[in-house]
Amino acid sequence: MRNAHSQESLRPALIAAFTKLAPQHMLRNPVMAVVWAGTLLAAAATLAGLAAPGFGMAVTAILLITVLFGNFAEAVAESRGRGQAASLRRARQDLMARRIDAAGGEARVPAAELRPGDQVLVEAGELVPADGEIEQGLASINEAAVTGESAPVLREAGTDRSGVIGGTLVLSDRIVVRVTAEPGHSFLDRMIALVEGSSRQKTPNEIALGLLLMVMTLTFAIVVATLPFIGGFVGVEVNPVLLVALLVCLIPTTIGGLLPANGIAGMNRALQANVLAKSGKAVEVAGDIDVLLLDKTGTITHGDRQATAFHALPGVGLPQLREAALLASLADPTPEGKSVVKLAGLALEAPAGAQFVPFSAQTRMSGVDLPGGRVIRKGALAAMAAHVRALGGQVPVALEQRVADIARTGATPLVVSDGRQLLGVIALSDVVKHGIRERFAQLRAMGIKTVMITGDNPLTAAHIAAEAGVDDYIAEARPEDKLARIRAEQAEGRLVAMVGDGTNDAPALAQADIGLAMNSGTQAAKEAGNMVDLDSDPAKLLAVVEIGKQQLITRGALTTFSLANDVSKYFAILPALFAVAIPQMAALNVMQLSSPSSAVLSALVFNAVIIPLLIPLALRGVRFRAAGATALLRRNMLVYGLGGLLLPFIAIKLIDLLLSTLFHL
Ligand SMILES: Nc1ncnc2c1ncn2[C@@H]1O[C@H](COP(=O)(O)OP(=O)(O)OP(=O)(O)O)[C@@H](O)[C@H]1O
Ligand SMILES: [K+]
Ligand SMILES: [Mg+2]
Repeated sequence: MRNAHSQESLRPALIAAFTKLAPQHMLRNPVMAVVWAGTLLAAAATLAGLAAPGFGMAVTAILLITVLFGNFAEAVAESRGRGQAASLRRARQDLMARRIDAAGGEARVPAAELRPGDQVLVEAGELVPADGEIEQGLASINEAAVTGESAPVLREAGTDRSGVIGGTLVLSDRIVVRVTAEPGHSFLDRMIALVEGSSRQKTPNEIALGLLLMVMTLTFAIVVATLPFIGGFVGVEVNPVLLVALLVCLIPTTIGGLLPANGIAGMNRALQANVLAKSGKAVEVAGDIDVLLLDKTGTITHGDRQATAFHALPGVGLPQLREAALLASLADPTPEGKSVVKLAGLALEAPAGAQFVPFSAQTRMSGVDLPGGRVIRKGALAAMAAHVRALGGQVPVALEQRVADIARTGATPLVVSDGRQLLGVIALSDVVKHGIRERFAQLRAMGIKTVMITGDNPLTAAHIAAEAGVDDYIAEARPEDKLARIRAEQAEGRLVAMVGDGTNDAPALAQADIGLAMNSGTQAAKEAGNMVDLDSDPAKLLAVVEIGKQQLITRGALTTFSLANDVSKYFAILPALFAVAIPQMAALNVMQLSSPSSAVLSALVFNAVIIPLLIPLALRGVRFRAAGATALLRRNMLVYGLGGLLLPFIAIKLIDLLLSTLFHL
């Protein structure tokens, strides 16, 4: 999307600004609804001759423009999303699929007819017809159509990188994909609906602020409504058009007009970072994250663990270890298993009747049962020790030492057994991702604690944790341990993010406040999380946190600014209200505006034009630096609070000068 994203023309947004004047739309935004009602009231009062015609018409026009500006801001934000949605959609139009039928034959069907569970064949040069998971084979795939990134990625059956997206191009080889999404309900379809706003829900933070703005608006409405009575006591008749003008200046129209645009922009910014968020709430929660949990393999490291050496125990021949390791790996589809086969370098077929035992994160072992009762296993030391002891074997001290030596280098030791005899260790090497240390340092600067949680042994974990620079680590963790750790952090009131790609990460991804699944990951992981990173980059969480923080900070800045400049407008307009009847009010006329009508009109003009002027800020967000929340808050209060107080004085004075010279007000 980064590349496909184009600058939309503003015409549709201008038209939408008018269609959004419909009452059912306006009522969703109480602040602007009051301005809209004020417009009609001012028009009626002018027609009824309650105000000077020229002045009344001018006020009415400026109020209408204020409402239109608010609508325009929202429409611009929506049109940006629509542009992105359109480029996503283009990627998945009119695809044909090669569906495999029960008899093993193949039929060409439109992709729209595919159902979950269908198997499709995709070969080099063809587009993947639907979201799914590779069942057989491996392929390099160009995902540029959805991610904007044209470097090919490798996807493979039986790994944590088996997920494929509809609309992406297979560059090499041939894969069988099991379709996982109903037509029109793929993750991207849901995302398109979200960015188009059709299913956008306000975030809790947005709802709370909206409520506050409504209460303020109501309070000011009551205050302004009582003014005629107070005026009555002192013998001043207050013009209804002036009252409407005063009310509109007092209520928080700037933030009221920009809040919807700001809300939509948050989701769109996430999408621009190639992150599909299932809700705007998820994006904002990301801004408050305290703890980040990451798995090790494939997240902190490249995840392509390769067997690099066999270490036979004293009294065991190297060929014996190599043969057992190979037999235990012949049917192991994981990168680890395949690399063992490669390293063994033996031409050996699996004997007839062999029963393969696949690897699971629960057992931390894999292997084979051969006819005649021969049981060969490979796996983590703790699991293998328990396995061998259960068969009546023993765990030699030399093994533990060898395992520790390998682990201390950051490699993963896989222990191999044949029956109840332990033969030796395979060393699996993995590489920590480049630049990940700097990313963790940045997260720390934002006050986020990083915890690596891995199924690997404590020594390997400690080494990788130190190399990657995480704050804490948990080793020998099973999926339920990941879940338990998240629950424990949450019970202490912390907001937890989790990054993962495997099916065994799914429960944790679902439990975490932010579950960021890798797009390359399994469908289960992607379904469980509330965000998917199209680039499959675990460090992307950093960008997500930034977007979330920026979203909250921008909203705060706009609110501060809006409230501050309402105070200033009040001082511009109040003297005008009473100037004629109570000459002493002139003392309040600090701004020395040329006339009461010019003062009112200048304040209203400023009140209106500030909305479109701030649209870029509402959409792009205030500049963000990695710093503690308090420092940022203090800085923003100063810039947007003080700025919000001072700017109107200068701007209104200038507008007043302009109006008085042009129209001799
Ligand atoms: N194919 C395999 N066959 C046998 N044992 C394996 C295999 N793959 C991994 N193991 C062992 O199981 C342990 C746990 O693996 P698992 O994939 O759950 O965790 P991990 O990949 O090390 O950590 P992470 O949770 O960070 O991905 C590994 O540390 C290794 O000792
Ligand atoms: K206002
Ligand atoms: Mg793993």
